[in-house]
Amino acid sequence: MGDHVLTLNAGSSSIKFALFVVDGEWPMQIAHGEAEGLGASPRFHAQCVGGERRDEALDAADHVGATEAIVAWINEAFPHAAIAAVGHRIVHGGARFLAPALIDDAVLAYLRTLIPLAPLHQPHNLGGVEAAQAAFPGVPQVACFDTAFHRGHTFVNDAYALPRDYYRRGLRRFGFHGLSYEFIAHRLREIDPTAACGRVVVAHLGNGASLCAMQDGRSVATTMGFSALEGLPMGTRCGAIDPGLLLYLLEHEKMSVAALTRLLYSESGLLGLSELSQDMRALEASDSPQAKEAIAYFAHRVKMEIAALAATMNGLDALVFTGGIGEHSARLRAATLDGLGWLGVSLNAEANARGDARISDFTSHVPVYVSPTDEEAMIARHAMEATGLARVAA
Ligand SMILES: Nc1ncnc2c1ncn2[C@@H]1O[C@H](COP(=O)(O)OP(=O)(O)O)[C@@H](O)[C@H]1O
Ligand SMILES: CC(=O)OP(=O)(O)O
Ligand SMILES: [Mg+2]
Repeated sequence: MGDHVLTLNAGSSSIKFALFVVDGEWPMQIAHGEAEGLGASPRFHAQCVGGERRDEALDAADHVGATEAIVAWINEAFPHAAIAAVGHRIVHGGARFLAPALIDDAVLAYLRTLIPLAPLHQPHNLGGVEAAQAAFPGVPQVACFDTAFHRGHTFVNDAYALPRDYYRRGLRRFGFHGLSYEFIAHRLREIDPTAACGRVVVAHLGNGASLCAMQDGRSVATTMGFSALEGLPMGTRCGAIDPGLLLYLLEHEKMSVAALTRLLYSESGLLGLSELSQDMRALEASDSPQAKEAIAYFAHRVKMEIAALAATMNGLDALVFTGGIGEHSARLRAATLDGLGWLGVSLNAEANARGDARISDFTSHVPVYVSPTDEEAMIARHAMEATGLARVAA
């Protein structure tokens, strides 16, 4: 039996991967990389722990070609690695999956029915599964869901105020970024065990962005809903919007469903507001008033939702920033927390500018942390557990 676990995390234009050796409770990462810019100018990056970074143009037209390139690199860099399981980030598990699952034809068929609910992610996630099945015949493939961590919410946090039958049919809030939140829940137990048992808001601010309210390490509410469009504005997604506006566009401007989908998923958010870029680094480097306004808008919405989630839990014991923006943008963190003193949050400007692990000052009732997330480690751990590798290692 092999003792390596490969993880694949496929996004709309990229596939992140990591290779782990089974080693006790948490797997040990020995390499990671990414095929990015798929569909435009594909590039391939990969690095073994402590080794040289490979960075080159990638001759692959799509996600399948990119997965083949990833497998070829692994075979070249680790000719003796025996892959015992492949773990996949699958963004939508629907109402059926409360936990990671071994993938078979029936599971795959169900997950395909969820493609319309996550069109930017789900087709690529499932494409990654098919490519990995072809590359590693007979090796167990494990689906690890973004939605699973949020199952078990109360009715008021799960339902839309539609006739109840819609809820019964599964038209409800699901929430996403669960693998990231689950990792942060584990991490917080090490950073601040007292807060980890309390009421915590975690801000996963990346290209996709959401917040999670956690009590005793479990999700009790989140800003994303039925699809990964709800809640905060994102790189190219609009976030919460008046459904009346959508009806107006469909009915009076005769916008097609395809054009509306493109508008909401790909042309809005930071990109739409700034008329410049979806990338926070580009916005921060720009003097354009629209770029500044897009940043201010994003911070404003994050701040509003932090307060809303704190209200859901009747208070707040800690706040954690993660994701590319949450981890790296001191400016965004400061703008978000500005004025939240009434909630017991007080920022230490120097610690924030340095990007310290704790950025609140000592008078702050609510500690504020910055932590990298690691969806890949969470996927690998789930893959180990689902295939019995974790018990072998223990
Ligand atoms: N140093 C930085 N300062 C500001 N923003 C950053 C920095 N590094 C990364 N980001 C932003 O993080 C976002 C990507 O986050 P990430 O979590 O990597 O995205 P994804 O959802 O694709 O995994 C981009 O908007 C990027 O500009
Ligand atoms: C669900 C989601 O938005 O994921 P990502 O942040 O990877 O786009
Ligand atoms: Mg992400």
